[in-house]
Amino acid sequence: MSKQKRTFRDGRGAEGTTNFSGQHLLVDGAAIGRIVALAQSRAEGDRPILDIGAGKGALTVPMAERGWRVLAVENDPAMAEKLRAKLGDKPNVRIVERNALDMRLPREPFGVVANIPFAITTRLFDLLLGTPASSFEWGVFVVERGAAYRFTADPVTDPRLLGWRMRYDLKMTHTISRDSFAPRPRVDAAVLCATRRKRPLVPDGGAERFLALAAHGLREPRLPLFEALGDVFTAPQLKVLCRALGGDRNAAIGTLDEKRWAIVYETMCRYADRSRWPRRVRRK
Ligand SMILES: C[S@@+](CC[C@H](N)C(=O)[O-])C[C@H]1O[C@@H](n2cnc3c(N)ncnc32)[C@H](O)[C@@H]1O
Repeated sequence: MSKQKRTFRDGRGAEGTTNFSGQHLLVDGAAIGRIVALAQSRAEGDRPILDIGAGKGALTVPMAERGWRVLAVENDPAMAEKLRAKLGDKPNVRIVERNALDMRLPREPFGVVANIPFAITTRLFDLLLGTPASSFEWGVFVVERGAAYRFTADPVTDPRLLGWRMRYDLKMTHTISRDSFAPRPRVDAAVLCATRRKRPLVPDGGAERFLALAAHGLREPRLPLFEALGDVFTAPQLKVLCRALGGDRNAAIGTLDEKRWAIVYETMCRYADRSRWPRRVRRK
């Protein structure tokens, strides 16, 4: 079997061969410094910080040197071995050799600083930001630039994204050129910061119900409000809702921001008959 084929099948993505598991390592000291500085202002006391997809430790090492409690998650045994060798026996770092999507997240509040494999971005965000029970507090993420734009776009018309943003504030701080990585990815990257809102715009207990409402309402984002939600609210209830939203009933539902969606949700819980609440969406 050729080296390339072997790499593809065993998932190692070793240097110099096909890179299918997103092993684009950060090699630009200035870019790394800027990410760690963003984390510095968020790191609190002894709270754990996860480096998801730690690779050879471009981010884990400087964080470890600052004395932060780091959980370095890496599913490639070869990478994890290199990281172990580099770190020696630093008591403030634990290397977790496993798939980040299957791992048990800390119960205590935690942060994430990570240059994540682009291929798992959405699933990882869903795990961290989309799970109501998650103790995830803040994150500084290197993601594909396109994903950073999508995740921070206003207004938001993707129900899953909207669900994350009801609980977390998402901001893109800067872009990173593809030249800052080795091997070079096909696209540029960006840094996205996530911060848990002091108060979620929808209570955690209502997250699934909200997701069902958002998925239903946004099935066609160009629909006027009264039409998109016409089967959830009665005509008089829609009047109350439109007044609360301070807008016109013909406005496209896709133009609502997070605060207005919170009003839609509250109004549904308060006035709409339960039999008309959209059914919960099954999680993938
Ligand atoms: C983009 S690289 C970042 C490496 C390092 N943090 C850096 O910035 O140089 C992503 C890393 O995540 C690892 N990885 C890919 N999928 C993973 C998964 N599901 N769970 C944990 N690690 C994963 C890859 O092996 C790779 O080392």
